[in-house]
Amino acid sequence: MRMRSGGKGLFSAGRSGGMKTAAGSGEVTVDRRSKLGLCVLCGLPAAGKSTFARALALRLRQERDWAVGVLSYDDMLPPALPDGAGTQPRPSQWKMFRQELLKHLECFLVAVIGGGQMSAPPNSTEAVWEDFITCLKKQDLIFSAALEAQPCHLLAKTVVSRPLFLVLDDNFYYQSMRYEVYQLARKYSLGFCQLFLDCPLETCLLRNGQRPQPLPNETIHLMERKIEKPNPEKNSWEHNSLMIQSTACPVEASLEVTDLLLTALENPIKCVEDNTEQKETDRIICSTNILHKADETLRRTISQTMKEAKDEQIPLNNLKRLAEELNRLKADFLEDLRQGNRKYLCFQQTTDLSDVISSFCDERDTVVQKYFSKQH
Ligand SMILES: Nc1ncnc2c1ncn2[C@@H]1O[C@H](COP(=O)(O)OP(=O)(O)OP(=O)(O)O)[C@@H](O)[C@H]1O
Repeated sequence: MRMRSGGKGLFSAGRSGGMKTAAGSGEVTVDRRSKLGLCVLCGLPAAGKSTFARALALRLRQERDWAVGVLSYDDMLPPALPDGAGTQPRPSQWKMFRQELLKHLECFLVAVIGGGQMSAPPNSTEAVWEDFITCLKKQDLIFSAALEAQPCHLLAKTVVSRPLFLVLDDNFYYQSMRYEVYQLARKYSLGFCQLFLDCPLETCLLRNGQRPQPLPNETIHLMERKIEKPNPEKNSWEHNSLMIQSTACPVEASLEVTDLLLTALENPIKCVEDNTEQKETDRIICSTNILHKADETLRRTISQTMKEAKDEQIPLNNLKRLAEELNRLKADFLEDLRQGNRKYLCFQQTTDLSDVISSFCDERDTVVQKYFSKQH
C-alpha cells in the first residue's frame, strides 16, 4: 500500500507540545497531540469490516492526505491460535492476544507522541510483534534502519507530519473489548471513535459461505446472540460512535464517517487523573465476589433445569448429555467472567449479577430446546 507522497524520513526526539523530523526536505514541526486518533471497527464476522477499512484508508489518504493505518487482527493472529477454519481459540487466548496487540500499539503511539524508535515491549511474543511490525511497514508507517549498527524501527515522515488515524479491525463484540482501546486513547489523550458495521445475519452467513476459508456458521450465530452494539445512551464513553449499514450508499456513508473521524480528531479524550491502582484492586475484589455468587446461582439454575427435564420424562441418556452441555456452558460463562469480557465486571464498580444470569438463561434455553424438541 503506498502513501500519496511517500518520502520517508528519519525521526528525531520530540519536544513538549510538538516534534521534529530530520527528513530529507527539512524539519517539520507538528503538534501531534490534536491529530492522532483511534477508530474501533466492530461487527459480525463477514459483515465486511476489512473490506470497508481498506476502502476507508485509501479514501482518507487520497482525499484528506491523512496517514492511516489499518490494524487487522486477523492478519496478526499467531499460528498457535487457529483462525476459524476449525477449532476456535479459547476466550483466554483471545484476551491475551488482544492485550498483547494493544501493548504493541501503545509502543507505536509512544514513539509517535514522544519521539524515538520502536522496540518490542518486554515479554512480548516474537511472532505477534513481527506481524505487527510487518503490518505497519506494509502501510508505510514505519521502516527499518540500522542506528549505530543496531537494527531498529523508525517512523515514516508521513506519520509525524500529518494527522494519523489508526483503524482497529476486529469483531470487538463485547463493549469491554472496545473499552480497552478507549482506555488507551484516554491515557494518551487521543481522538477516539467507533464504527459499527451493521449487516443482517443472513448476509453475513452468505458472504462467509463464499469465502475460501469460511467460519463455522454456528460461530456467527453465536456472536450474533452475544454482540453488544455501541450504546452511547448508556455509556458516555461510546458517544462518538456511528452505525453504518454494510450495504449503505458509499457516498452518504463516507460523509458521515469523515464527520465522525474529524470530530474525534478535534476532540481528543481528556486524560482524567485517577487512582488507577485502587480502581484495579476494587475491580478484582468485585470480580471475585461476583464469580463466587455467579457460580452458586448458575449451579442452582442448572439443578432446577435438570429437575424440570426429569419431570418431562426425558430419556436418561439425553438427561446425561443435557447435564454435560449445561455444565460446559456454565464453565464457559465463568471463564468469560474471569477474563473480564463481561461489560459489568470490566469497568464498573458495581455488577448486576441478574444480567449475567439472564444471559446464561437465554443460552440455557437454546440448549434445553434441543432436548425438548427431540422429545416431542
Ligand atoms: N459491501 C459488500 N458487498 C458485497 N460483498 C461484500 C461487501 N463487503 C464485503 N464483502 C465480501 O464479504 C466477505 C467478507 O468481507 P470481509 O472480510 O471484509 O469481512 P469482515 O467483517 O472483515 O470479516 P471477519 O470479521 O471474519 O474478518 C468478503 O468475501 C468480501 O468480499
